Amino acid sequence: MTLRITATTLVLDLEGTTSAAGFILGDLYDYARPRLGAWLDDHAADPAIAAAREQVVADAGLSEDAATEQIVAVLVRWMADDVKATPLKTIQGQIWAEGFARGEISSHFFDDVIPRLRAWHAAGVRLAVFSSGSVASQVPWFRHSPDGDLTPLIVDYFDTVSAGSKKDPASYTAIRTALGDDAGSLVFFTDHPDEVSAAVDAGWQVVAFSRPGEPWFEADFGDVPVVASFDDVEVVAA
Ligand SMILES: CSCCC(=O)C(=O)COP(=O)(O)O
Ligand SMILES: [Mg+2]
Repeated sequence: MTLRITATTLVLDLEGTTSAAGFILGDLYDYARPRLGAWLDDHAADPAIAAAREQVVADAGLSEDAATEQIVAVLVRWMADDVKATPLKTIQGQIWAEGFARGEISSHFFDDVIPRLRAWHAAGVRLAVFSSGSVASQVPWFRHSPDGDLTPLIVDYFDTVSAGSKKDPASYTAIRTALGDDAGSLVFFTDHPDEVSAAVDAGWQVVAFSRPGEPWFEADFGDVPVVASFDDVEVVAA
């Protein structure tokens, strides 16, 4: 049975919802991993990279004069565990943005996603993104899709720097304020149970995605509707 949702704006999680975790943890992580050290050294004067480096040092309990190899070892460990640490996402995001611009990587979307995004956009539903991946990587992710440039479909992008943790209800309130919507007219699509809870606590509508093969398949999503595909949902513009 199709789930019918009325919303002004649909906010999208990426990994596990629009896109396969295996692709991100495979192709994208494989692209970033060997480039981490050189990126840190070559962009040491970039305030975002300097701040990310400091944060890694603090979070991992390294000494302030830690060598680049020590920082990289922490980042690689976090990547192996898919830790959604903001400094890791900042560094990865810059590396991926360059990879997308050079045509060396492109994005992945499940087959059911892009046709639905196009249809809902055409029907007047606003589309936005809230992902742990940095905005610097979200934009080229949508620009370099297998079905062409999807950025004209997206009104805004949010990450853990601009909005805050995806597990904190306050982040959803910050996004609601930025989008200028009522909480109840927003819907969040996500695969992560903690993100479901946080968005529900902020008063949002939520649809949980339980896709076979994804990390949170058949997790406990509480009382929200659970689907396996965008084809299971009809979003109607409020
Ligand atoms: C924009 S592509 C990279 C996405 C990424 O790094 C990530 O961690 C996605 O996690 P989420 O489930 O928050 O979309
Ligand atoms: Mg996700």
